Amino acid sequence: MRELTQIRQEIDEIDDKLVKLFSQRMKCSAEVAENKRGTGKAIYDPEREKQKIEVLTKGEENPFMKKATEEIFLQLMSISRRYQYSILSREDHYIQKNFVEVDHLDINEDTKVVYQGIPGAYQEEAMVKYFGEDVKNFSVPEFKDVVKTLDAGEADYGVLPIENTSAGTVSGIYDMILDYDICIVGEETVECHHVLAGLPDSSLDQIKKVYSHHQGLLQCKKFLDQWDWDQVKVANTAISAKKVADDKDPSKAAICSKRAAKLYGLKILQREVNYEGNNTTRFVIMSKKKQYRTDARKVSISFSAPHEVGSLYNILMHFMFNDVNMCNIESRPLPGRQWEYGFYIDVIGNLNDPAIRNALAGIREETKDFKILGNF
Ligand SMILES: O=C(O)C(=O)C[C@]1(C(=O)O)C=C[C@@H](O)C=C1
Repeated sequence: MRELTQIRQEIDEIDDKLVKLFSQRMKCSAEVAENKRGTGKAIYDPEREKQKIEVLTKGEENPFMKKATEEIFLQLMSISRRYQYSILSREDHYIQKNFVEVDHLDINEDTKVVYQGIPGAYQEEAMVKYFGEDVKNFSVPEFKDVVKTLDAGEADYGVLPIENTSAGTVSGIYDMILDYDICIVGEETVECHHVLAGLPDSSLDQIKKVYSHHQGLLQCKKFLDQWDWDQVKVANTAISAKKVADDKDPSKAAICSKRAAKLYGLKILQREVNYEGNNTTRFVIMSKKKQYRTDARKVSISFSAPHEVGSLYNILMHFMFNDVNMCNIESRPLPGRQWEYGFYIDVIGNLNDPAIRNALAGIREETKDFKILGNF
C-alpha cells in the first residue's frame, strides 16, 4: 500500500491539471458567449447538455461513478452557463425595457388609493401608515377588485395583505398579482392586535357566533378553541364588526381591530385574542406603473420550474453564485398541472444591481413563466 503522502502527491498533480483544464474550458465558454451574442442563440442548451452527459457516462459500468460523473459535469455546465450570463447580462435590456427606475414614487394630492374592505379594516390602517391620513382613497368589496381597479386605471395604488406572522401567506394574493400586469412598488407592516367585540350590552357568556376574516379566525385559533362558538368567515375583519353592529344580536361577536370596534360602536369583550403577541401582517403596495425606487431593497419574482431532479436547486444556485440573499420562498400549485408548482421568491437587492441582474437573467432563461413582481 502506498503512503498517504505519496497518494496525496498524485491527487495534487491531478488537481493541478484539473484547475488548468477547468480554466481552459471556461475560456471556451466565454468564447461561446461571444458567439451566442452574434447569433442570438440561447445560453442554456438542455439538448446539448443531455447529449454530453450521455457520451461522458456511456463507458462507465460502476453506478456510483456514473452518477458522480453526471453530477460533476452538470455542475460544470451550470457554472459555464452562469459565466456566460455574467458576460451577456451587461447587454441584457430586459429590466430597462420593463421597469422605470425612480428616486421616489409619484405620490401627490391627486393620488388615489384603493383597498379592500370597509373603513376600520387593517388594509385601511396599512394604507394610512404608508400614504398618510389625507390620501384620497376608496374601498372595494373583494381582494380581486383591488387588482381589477388598478388594471382599469381607476386608482394609482392598491393595498393588499400578503402574509401574516402567525397564519402565513394570505392565500390567492400572489396568484391574483400574476394574473394582471401590475407590480409591487412598496410594502407596509401593521401589528394586528385583534379584539373580540360585541354589542354594548353583550358579555362573553352570551356569545354563540363569532365573525371574522379567515385569517382573523386562524390568528385567534387558540382563544376560539376554548369556546364552543360557531365561526363564520366574512370578507374582512371590519365587515365582521359592522355586521355585529347591524344585526343588533348580543349573541354575536366579531374578531377585529380596536379601531374597527370603536368605529362601529362595539364593546371590547376581550383584548389581545390573537395567540402570537406581535401578530403582524405584511401588506404590499401595488401599481400599474412598472417602476422601482433607487433605494428599493427587496425584489420579488415568480416562475415555474420543470418537474425534474435538481431543477429548483439549479435555479437557486444563481442567487448563491451572485451572492444574493434570499429572504422568502413560497410555492403554489399550478392551475391545471397536477403536482407541479410555481414559486415566489423574495431576495434582498435592487434591480439596478449587476449581481441581481445576472441572477435574474439566468433564472429567466432557465425557467418557465418568469415574472419580476416588483422591487420595493
Ligand atoms: O455548447 C454550448 O452552447 C455552451 O454554451 C457550452 C455549455 C458547456 O459548458 O458545455 C454550456 C451551456 C449550454 O447549456 C451547453 C453547453
